[in-house]
Amino acid sequence: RVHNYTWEITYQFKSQDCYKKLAIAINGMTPGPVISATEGDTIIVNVINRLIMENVAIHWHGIRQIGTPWMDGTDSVTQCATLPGDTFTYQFVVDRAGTYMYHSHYGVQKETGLYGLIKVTVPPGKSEPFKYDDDRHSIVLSDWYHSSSYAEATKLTSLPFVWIGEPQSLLINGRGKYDCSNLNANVCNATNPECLPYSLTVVPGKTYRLRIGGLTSLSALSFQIEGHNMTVVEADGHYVEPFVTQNLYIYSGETYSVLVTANQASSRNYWMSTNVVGRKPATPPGLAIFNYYPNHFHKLPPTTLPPGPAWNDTRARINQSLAIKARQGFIQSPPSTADKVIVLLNTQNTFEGRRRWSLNNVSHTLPHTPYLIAQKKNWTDVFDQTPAPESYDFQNYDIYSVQGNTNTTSSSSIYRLKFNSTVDVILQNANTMNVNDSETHPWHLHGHDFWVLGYGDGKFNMSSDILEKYNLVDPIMKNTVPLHPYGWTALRFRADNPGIWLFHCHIEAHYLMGMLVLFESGSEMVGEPPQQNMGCGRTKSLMKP
Ligand SMILES: O=C1O[C@H]([C@@H](O)CO)C(O)=C1O
Repeated sequence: RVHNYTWEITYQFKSQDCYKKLAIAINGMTPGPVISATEGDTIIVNVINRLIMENVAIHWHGIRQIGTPWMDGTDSVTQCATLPGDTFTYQFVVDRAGTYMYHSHYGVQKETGLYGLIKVTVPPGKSEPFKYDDDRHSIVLSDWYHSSSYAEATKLTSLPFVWIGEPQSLLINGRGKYDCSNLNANVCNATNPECLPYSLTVVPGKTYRLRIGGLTSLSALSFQIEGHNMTVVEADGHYVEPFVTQNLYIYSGETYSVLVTANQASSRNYWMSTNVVGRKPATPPGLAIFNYYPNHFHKLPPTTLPPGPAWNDTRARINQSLAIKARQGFIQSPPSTADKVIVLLNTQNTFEGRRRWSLNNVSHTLPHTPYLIAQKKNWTDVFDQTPAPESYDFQNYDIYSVQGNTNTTSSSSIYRLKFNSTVDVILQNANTMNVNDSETHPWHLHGHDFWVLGYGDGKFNMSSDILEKYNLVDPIMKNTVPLHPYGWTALRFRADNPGIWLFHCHIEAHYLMGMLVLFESGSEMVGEPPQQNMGCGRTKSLMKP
């Protein structure tokens, strides 16, 4: 089946959390529509950019784009962003059942509401290893800033550098509640129906599959439903060996399916809530209503909101990360060894007066001409041809203290991987430029899934951690994984999808601050760049009149 969509991208004043703000919407909506399809279907989305001030590019996060690298939707990597007035037609196959997402990959548009979920169901005749009564509900978790995206992008990229700070609100399916009490009702109106809390209606006794997407620009979150257990069954399109939790930790770029049974007293409604973890919160929790039929769907629960987990309980979050394993019967075993190991030391630095993020002391700068086009055309001066550094002298690096990192450089260099080779990446965290501070970074890989081999505290130890901490038996496959404070995360993937692919921190501000690398492999097998991917930088020379 082919699903055809036409999306008009427009600016809209929205009161998602009662505060009126300029958002970016798809056909008037933020979050955008859920794309629902069946495994093997083709999705065609005509994206019409009706923003008068800025370009657009949309990334289909978790869709590997096998054989369709030109459709990955990444500005500066696979395409020139689409100009105001222009249309880009994305066409790709959703080749695997699961829960995915889409979002802008241009500027800080993710922060402005340009995102939604992709729900891919199993084809007829194929069964799933768990049962539920209902699969109609999806939940988009996001964070929300009141200041304009232009101001936010400027703060992060110009001098003086200004950190954007914590978001004003957390949204559940695009709805939150800011405290309007001291503000003019034209700006913030607590009775605006646009900010009524999202309400999910359940029938007592039934079991629901909730598909949840982490679409925050900054925050790591915990999600909970008052008085109810959640059984985690899917992560990033892969079946999880089921485990029960009351607090689902979810990092930007991750998707989960959980099963929830409406098995509590049915005479009332319950809170659904989300709160910031991993960073000291300055944002109130996001609220929604878990509505037991036939109670009114906007009747507030009689209870005060139970507190979420402590924001700084790193151990609980690591324990959840470790609990996510491939489901028995669905294990895709990883290759037993890697052909190449890349260690990426994650550091915060000052570079040319701005705060930046670096990998092995290189803070990435994207070229103006997309990599994949430059590579196809052999334009060797578009990006730095020196190979990106595969390691760092991290055995001598003190990850627990503020380091100067004064020899940081900025580069557009890439990692070239032998096609079909097996690659390990060890992400190593460190202290930021603030004392006693190490952050959580959700790392996302485009074009592939990876096996999550392990997590550990402190500095990675090549001789013992591989033997003692790697899980080669039932590792989950994912496309996004957290790197916990002062810890390491190891992953393995096969470079089997021809193209040039981003691997980056999914915190939008960190991406803008250089926290990304690129993996090239088999790009000689990629076809010629389509016209619609061109128009910027050197590609103008290729455009047909
Ligand atoms: O990149 C970041 O910069 C700030 C802070 O470190 C600047 O003081 C912060 O919280 C980040 O995540």
